[in-house]
Formats: sequence, structure tokens, C-alpha cells
Amino acid sequence: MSSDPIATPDRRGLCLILSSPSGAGKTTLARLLLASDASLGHSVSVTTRPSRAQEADGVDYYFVTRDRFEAMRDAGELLEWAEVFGNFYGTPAEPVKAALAEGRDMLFDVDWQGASSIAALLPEDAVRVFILPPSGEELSRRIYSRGTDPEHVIEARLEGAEAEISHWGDYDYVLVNRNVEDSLAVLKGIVTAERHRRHRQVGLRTLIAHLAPPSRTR
Ligand SMILES: Nc1ncnc2c1ncn2[C@@H]1O[C@H](COP(=O)(O)OP(=O)(O)OP(=O)(O)O)[C@@H](O)[C@H]1O
Ligand SMILES: Nc1nc2c(ncn2[C@@H]2O[C@H](COP(=O)(O)O)[C@@H](O)[C@H]2O)c(=O)[nH]1
Repeated sequence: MSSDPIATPDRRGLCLILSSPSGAGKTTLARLLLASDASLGHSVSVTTRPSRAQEADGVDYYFVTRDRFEAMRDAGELLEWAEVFGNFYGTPAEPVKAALAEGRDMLFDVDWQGASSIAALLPEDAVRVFILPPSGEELSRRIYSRGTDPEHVIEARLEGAEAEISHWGDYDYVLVNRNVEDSLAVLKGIVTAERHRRHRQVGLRTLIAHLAPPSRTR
């Protein structure tokens, strides 16, 4: 990130981090939020997981081999990484640094480990949202009805739900995803409020410096 004051943006970008147990709906909500807000960029993760039908390389993830992942990790190209459900996932560092240097906002779909790492690295910028399903039965229904994973993968993900949920207390916001429309409205509200935080509105200093009332003449 630049220390050149001329390059300093007039606002400080935020890192909106979504986590949830598998199947609660964070990818669905992330896609809708990104589609509705052109100012929000997507941090596209690198993963060793095989791609699902409908997923596109470079859009949903960068799908890589384990060797390639380890090379990226060892070269310091990842902001954070974690092993989740037997696969490696990581956040490419460069797009995040570029976004923050330019005052742009980024959305991250990462597990609790990724959320915790990003918040530790970027404490001023991270905004963590934990998404809960309305019930365990509904979580199971959603992940089965998605129809993207074999039975043993679904079982492992449902078994991991409790461990993921145990970290909910680390998050700034908790959202129960009952229906998509309401949840999207809540997320938009969080983004709007967080964009108005004083420390992100760096450009206000200039405005305020010029806000002295005009002198009155009698
Ligand atoms: N509010 C909702 N009501 C009903 N179905 C939903 C809701 N939100 C998401 N879904 C559906 O639930 C399924 C799982 O959603 P999604 O893939 O977004 O979950 P996820 O949290 O990203 O899971 P993973 O971590 O496994 O990628 C999808 O089929 C999605 O259409
Ligand atoms: N720590 C990180 N976790 C990540 C990243 N990208 C995705 N994830 C999380 O992995 C699980 C499984 O994802 P899925 O797409 O296979 O369902 C889920 O919790 C994601 O949020 C990452 O870069 N770092």
C-alpha cells in the first residue's frame, strides 16, 4: 500500500467477510449482493476443490492443483489460507492490496479461519458477518437440494456445521438467513452503514475544513 499522500484515496475501503456453515446460503447472498452493487469487488479465492457444475474458473474460484496451491502459498501470494473439508482454499493477496490502496470495497466468502486471519491482518477494514440457517433441518434440506455434492461430502459438511457455528461470537453481525430477499436487504444495510463509518470517510476532512459558514454582512 502506498504512503504517497497524493495516491491516498478519499475513502477507505472495507472488507466484507461472509462466513457460515456449509449450505446456509452465503454464496447465494454474495452473488446477489455483488450483482446489486457495482462498487463491491469479489475476492476470488484459489482452491484445490474440484469445480461444481455451473462454477466458472476465475469467476467463482481459481481452480488449481495442490502443487500450484502450495507454490502460491510458499511464494507469499496468499493473504490467508486454510484447509476446509479436505481441500485447500486461499485468498490471493494482490487484488486485496490493490482494492484497499484505491479505496475500493471487497467481499470475501471464507470460513472462520479466513475471517479471523483477515480481521487480524486488516483490523480497520474487516467487517465480519456470520450467516446462520433458521434450523438444522433447513440447513440439511438446503445442502441436499443444492444437488452439487456427493452424499459423503454433504455428510462431512453437515458434521462440520457445529464447529463453524461455534465461532459466531467473533463476528460483527449475525444474520439468520430465513429468506433471500430479507437477508439481502440486511446485507445491503450493513454495507451502507459500514461505508458511513467515520474512519472510512477520509475525504470528509477536506469537506469539513471548507465548511466554515460564510461571513454575514449587515
Ligand atoms: N434463504 C434461503 N431460503 C431457501 N433456500 C436458500 C436460501 N438461501 C440459500 N438457499 C439455497 O440453499 C442452497 C445452499 O446455498 P449456498 O450454496 O449459497 O450455501 P453456502 O453457504 O454458500 O454453502 P457452501 O459453504 O457449501 O458453499 C442453495 O441451493 C441455495 O439456493
Ligand atoms: N479460509 C478460506 N476459506 C475459504 C476460502 N474460499 C472459500 N472458503 C470457505 O471454504 C468453505 C467451503 O467452500 P465451498 O465453495 O467448497 O463450499 C466455505 O466455508 C467457504 O467460505 C478462502 O479463500 N479462504
